[in-house]
Amino acid sequence: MPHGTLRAWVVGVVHVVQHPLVQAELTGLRCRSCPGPEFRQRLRRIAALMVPAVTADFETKVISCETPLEVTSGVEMTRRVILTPILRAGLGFLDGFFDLLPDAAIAHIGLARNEETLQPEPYYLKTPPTLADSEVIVIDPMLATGGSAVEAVKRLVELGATRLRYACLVASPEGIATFEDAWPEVPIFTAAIDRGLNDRGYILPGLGDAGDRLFGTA
Ligand SMILES: O=P(O)(O)OC[C@H]1O[C@H](OP(=O)(O)OP(=O)(O)O)[C@H](O)[C@@H]1O
Ligand SMILES: O=c1cc[nH]c(=O)[nH]1
Ligand SMILES: [Mg+2]
Repeated sequence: MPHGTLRAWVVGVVHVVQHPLVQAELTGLRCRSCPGPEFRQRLRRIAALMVPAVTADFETKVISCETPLEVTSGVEMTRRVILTPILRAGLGFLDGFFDLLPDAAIAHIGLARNEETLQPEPYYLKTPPTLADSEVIVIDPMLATGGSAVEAVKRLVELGATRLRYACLVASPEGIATFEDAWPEVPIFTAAIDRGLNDRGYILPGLGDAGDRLFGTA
């Protein structure tokens, strides 16, 4: 899948998945008239379309394979994958990743952004025991101030994760800068880099509150 690589203005690298199918789905999903069921389906399709870019450099090993006719060789993934949705909105990204990575284990991280301080408040954490040996992909549609993403990676690193990447749908320049400042070695994959944040920490033009649109809580 073709995707652009945009050098960020701080330290690391941000991969922007520019595939036309992703961009068209994203446009439909941004619209305020997009109803909940369609929003969820579009988000799921975008997530699946992003998987090849997010996993493009995963290590494989050569294995033997017996077809009905003869023995040949092929490959399998070297490491297990752990998908880590940041609750709640990260759940909207999970099924699309799961569709293409069905053997992945799941780590759940519950973080709710305080509407006044914009700081993430942790409320849940459950991870598989294999964090240290796995490819860990943190998923969340929205990278706004960056606080939630920074906190999620911090928790996972404290628990032993060493191979991490972060995938979102829409990122703000402020969120990218904050994340790269904290975790310069963790690559970011996104479908869009939007203009910036408003005074309530919402991404502009963005898509509104992803959790509320996914789960009908507005
Ligand atoms: O980059 P930040 O400024 O931290 O904001 C981004 C976070 O805000 C949203 O979640 P929210 O806290 O609203 O929780 P929800 O998914 O339950 O709605 C979103 O899904 C991110 O997790
Ligand atoms: O624009 C934003 C910012 C944070 N969380 C969202 O769901 N949307
Ligand atoms: Mg929300």
